[in-house]
Amino acid sequence: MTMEPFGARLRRAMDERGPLCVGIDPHASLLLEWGLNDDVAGLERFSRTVVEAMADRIAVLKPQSAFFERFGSRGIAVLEKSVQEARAAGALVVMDAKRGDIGSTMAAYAESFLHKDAPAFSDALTVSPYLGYGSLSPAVALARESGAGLFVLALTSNPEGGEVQHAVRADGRDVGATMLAHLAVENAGEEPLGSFGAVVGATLGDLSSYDLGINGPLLAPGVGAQGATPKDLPRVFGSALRNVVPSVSRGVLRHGPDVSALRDAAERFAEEIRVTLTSA
Ligand SMILES: O=C(O)c1cc(=O)[nH]c(=O)n1[C@@H]1O[C@H](COP(=O)(O)O)[C@@H](O)[C@H]1O
Repeated sequence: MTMEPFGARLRRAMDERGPLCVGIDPHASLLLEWGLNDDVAGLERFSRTVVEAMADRIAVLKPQSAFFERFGSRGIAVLEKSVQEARAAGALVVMDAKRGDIGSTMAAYAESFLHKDAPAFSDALTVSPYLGYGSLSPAVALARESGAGLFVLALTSNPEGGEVQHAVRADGRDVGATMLAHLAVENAGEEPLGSFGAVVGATLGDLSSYDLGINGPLLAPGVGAQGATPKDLPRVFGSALRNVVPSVSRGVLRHGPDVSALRDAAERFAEEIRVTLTSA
């Protein structure tokens, strides 16, 4: 049986749970702050605690693959288990692995995370389009087949991103805007929401010169540790606000390891987002 498309599942999760993504980023420094060792056992405890605290109430969890890969195959086993447990508890999982390669290799990356039988099968995957948007087409095809989604790096939250993403093409459009335009084509006609999202940093200030109306979700990292707040979202996203999934990692995780303190921290962000959305 094919799964309902990611965009529809995400819209429902955002309506029911509120639009918030919490990142699972087991930085070495956070493991130590939580009183854990910077080893596989510490990684496992950290990850399990975040899943236990969040997966039954937060719309999206986003494990950052790098922090698991750091520990080799045993770290990847922890990642797989975390993805499976988070999904079983009702969260949508966006695997933050930022994959991007020539098309035939991209197909293998896509199979690692978007094939329904993959151990780390995730509801969506972050991908880099900077080998050309067309290089992502195997991932787009497999995501469609599996009922999964993609988040394509369009306008990233980091200050260095502009060097590539603001570069102006011969047609006068910049590279970031070009990626958004590709996604709008991908999502055309999809209801209630397309499955092919863009990553657009919450840190970027006024983006009114961009057409963010891609009929797909906009994953907005940068809230919390990178300085953006929920109150910034209307100015950054304008009329696309309803499709924004603000994403926080350290801003929530630094409140651990206590499960209720983690939940309270996430709830404060969720509440601030709710207030911002209703007053926008
Ligand atoms: O794709 C991402 O999630 C991402 C894109 C981006 O433009 N900026 C960005 O910070 N991220 C990720 O979002 C998380 C941000 O973490 P915090 O700064 O701790 O909230 C990290 O896992 C980053 O890799």
